[in-house]
Formats: sequence, structure tokens, C-alpha cells
Amino acid sequence: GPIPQHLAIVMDGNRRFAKQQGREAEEGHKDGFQKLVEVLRWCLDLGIRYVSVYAFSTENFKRSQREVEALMQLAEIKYKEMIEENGFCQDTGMEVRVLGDMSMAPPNLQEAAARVMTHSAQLKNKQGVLNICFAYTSSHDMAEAAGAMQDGLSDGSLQMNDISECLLERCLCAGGDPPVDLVVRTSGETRLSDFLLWQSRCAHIHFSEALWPALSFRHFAAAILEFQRHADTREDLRNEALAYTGGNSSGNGGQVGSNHVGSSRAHEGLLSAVFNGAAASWAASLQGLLDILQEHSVKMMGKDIIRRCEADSNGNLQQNGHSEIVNGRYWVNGAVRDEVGTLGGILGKMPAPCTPGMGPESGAKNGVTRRRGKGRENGRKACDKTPVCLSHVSDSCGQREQGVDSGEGASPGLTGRAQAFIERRREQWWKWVTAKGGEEVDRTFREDGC
Ligand SMILES: CC(C)=CCC/C(C)=C/CC/C(C)=C/COP(=O)(O)OP(=O)(O)O
Repeated sequence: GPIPQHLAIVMDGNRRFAKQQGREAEEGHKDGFQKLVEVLRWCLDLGIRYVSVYAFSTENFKRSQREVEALMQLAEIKYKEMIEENGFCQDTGMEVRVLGDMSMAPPNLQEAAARVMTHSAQLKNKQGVLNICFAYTSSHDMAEAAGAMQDGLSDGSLQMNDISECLLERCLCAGGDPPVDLVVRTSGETRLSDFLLWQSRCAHIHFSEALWPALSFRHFAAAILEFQRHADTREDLRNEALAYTGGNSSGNGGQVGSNHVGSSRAHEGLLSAVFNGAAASWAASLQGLLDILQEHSVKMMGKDIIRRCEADSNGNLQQNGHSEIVNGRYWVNGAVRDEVGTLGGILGKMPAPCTPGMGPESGAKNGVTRRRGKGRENGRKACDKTPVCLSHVSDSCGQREQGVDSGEGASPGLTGRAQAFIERRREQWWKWVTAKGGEEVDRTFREDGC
């Protein structure tokens, strides 16, 4: 099924998680950061290229001084660690952008944020983008965007007929990114809390009961499956599912759209369960999926990883007597990592991006043809040498240079003057970032990389 291109996460429940364990709130935030890194790996494995997280809202400044300072410190430390040799950025290939009102952050944090942005903007072979929304709320972002347009009108760089929804969108912090497809909020709270409201206007929203640091892969998979279940392309998917199960002669002859050897039954089972309503309940579908994963992990990976797993009340996989350490990894990690790979194949009908032996070549080798629904590219070209082409992504707030890409003068929906206005804003932003970070950005990476 479709994989969200842009996932937004409200990482809620850190303090409650810490409290449950008799620990300080700050410890919960540290755990929360670790969970973020884990979730980002799941995202990359599944082909989710843009992830935006709510790390600190402007409202959070109202928390105790101690907690605010701890969060600022944590962010500063993590930004610095991210750009170390073999640190997060190098390891994952993710460009990190810090979005929000940077002027509200202490100077040290501003510098660390600027450095992680300049450093990661120059990564070769980018795999995706992480937007860390810090000192951010949508209302603030929209007011800033409106203010910027007002300034443009005042100084004559914009005229009234340049003002449009498109321009306003491009003036937002994440204005050039693809729209958010899926919002996940943890901890059982069912609010959006002023997070990426404009960008999420067509998104599916998934509320998970799990506290953020306790989010398991099973919870995450439930969100993706729910997204798929509600996808606009449902009809398309249904046809595809029918084709896979032999019900539609215009399909690919019942061949499975996966590059996994031997996963045809997994697809048939999953797709018919999910899209033909054969499953007794959604929980049953998920359980069925996990059963399939377990079975195929053993068969396809050739590893005796999971013979039997059960989930505890938090949805975490628990050992049930038969598993073992695989390749030096503790079995739960091994199981979860391999599940991700397999699940990537099943959910996206493509292998987990750039996982060795699971690239497009392996599909060709297996003689498997992939079918796609209309307009559902969703970053599926991810396994080329340059897994994600970010040439359309700006260096500033992520303005997409559609006009440049398409060879036209301006982005669709923007007048030439509005386009120039956006370009100028972007330049100013980068000037600020590079001055703060004390580093010139080699922007040729964009041409090189793509
Ligand atoms: C640098 C970086 C990206 C850091 C990320 C660390 C992190 C996970 C921050 C989230 C902070 C936050 C306000 C979470 C909301 O949970 P809460 O504290 O409101 O918990 P509660 O709902 O249980 O009170």
C-alpha cells in the first residue's frame, strides 16, 4: 500500500513515561530522543522521506525553568552529537532542519541548530529530511508568514496580485516540503496542539495510546496500516489487491508486486485481509500480518529469528522460549529490524530502501514486476544510487523549486515576483544560518547529488 511521504509526529508522553518509572521528567525527554532515532530508522526503512517532529512548542516555555533548560540543553547536546563522525546525520543520511522561532532559543542552541543544518544540508547521498520543530507553533508560523507578505507589500517587492495561498504556504517554515500525509500523536491525547496545521490539512491522523518513549514497532505499524486503510487511493488499491489475488485479469497475472522472494502469500493474505474486508477485525489483520512476518522472517531471511513472539500489553514483542541472538544482536532488536525490512516489502510492495539484497535489482532478478497505482510514487525511486533527490528542496525552509525542476520561470501557483520574493527569503535565511553556524555551505551538493 501507499507509504506516507511526509510523517508528522507529536511525541507526547515523555513525562508520564518517566513518572511511571519514578524518574524525573528530563529523563523522559532523553528517552524520547532515543525513541525518535529508532522511529526515524523505521521511517527510512519503510521509505518515508520527510519526518517532522514537535520537539518544543512556544507554549512549552511556560513549563518550569528547570524543565525548559533541560530540554534546551538536551537539544544542544543532540544537535552536536548528530554531526559527529559516524553520528546520526552521517549514519542515516538525513538532512536536519530546525524549524521555528530560533530567536526564542538561547544563543548556544541557535548555533548548534545552525551547525546541524549547514552540516547536514551538505550530505551526499541524502536519504531524507528531518524537520525538528522547536519553539514552534503553527499559529506563530502563519502569523510570521502573513507578516512577511505584508512586509513585501510595504517595500514593493510584492503586489496584491502576488498574494495567494501558494505564496503563504511557501512562506511557512516547511513551506516547500510535501504536504503531511500522516500525523501520529502518542499518549492517548487527541489534539493537534497547533502543530503543522496548514501542512496537515489533508493528512490522516492517528492517535496512539502508547507513551512516546514506549512506542513499539507494532504501534508504528498500526499507524501506517491505518493510513493505508484510509488512503484516498483505496479503490485503486482494491483493484491492485484483486489483481494480485487473481481477480483482475488486467493485473500482472497474479504476480506479486514485491521484490521479496516467497512473499506472494504474504501479500495475498495481507491485501485481501486489509482491502477486501476479509479480516474479522483490524486487530486480527495486524495479528495476521505479524504472523506472516514471523513466518517469512524465518523463511526469507534464512535466519531463525522468531519462531514465536507474543506482544505484551504495551505492544512490545516478548520472547516466548524459542528465539536467540542473531548476528550478535539481541533477538528483539534483530526481530524488529528484520520485521521492518519485511514489512517495508509488504506495506510498500517494495523492499525496504537500500537494504542490502533488497534493492530494485533483487526484484528484477526475481523476475517480479511491480505495478503502481496512479499518482502513488511516494518516493519509491528510493533505491537508486542517490536514494532521494533533494534538488527540489530548498536549503532554507524547504521551499521546493518546482519552477526550476520543471524548467519554468516560477513555481506553479506563484507569480515570478512571488517566486523571487521566496528566493530572497531563502537567501536571507541561509545567510543567517551560515553566520550563526560559522560555516559556508557548499551548495553545489544539490547538483552533484541529483
Ligand atoms: C533535540 C530533540 C529533537 C529532542 C527531542 C526530545 C523530545 C522527545 C522532546 C519532546 C518534548 C515534549 C514537550 C514532549 C511532550 O511530552 P510531555 O513532556 O508533555 O509529556 P507528558 O504528556 O507526559 O506530560
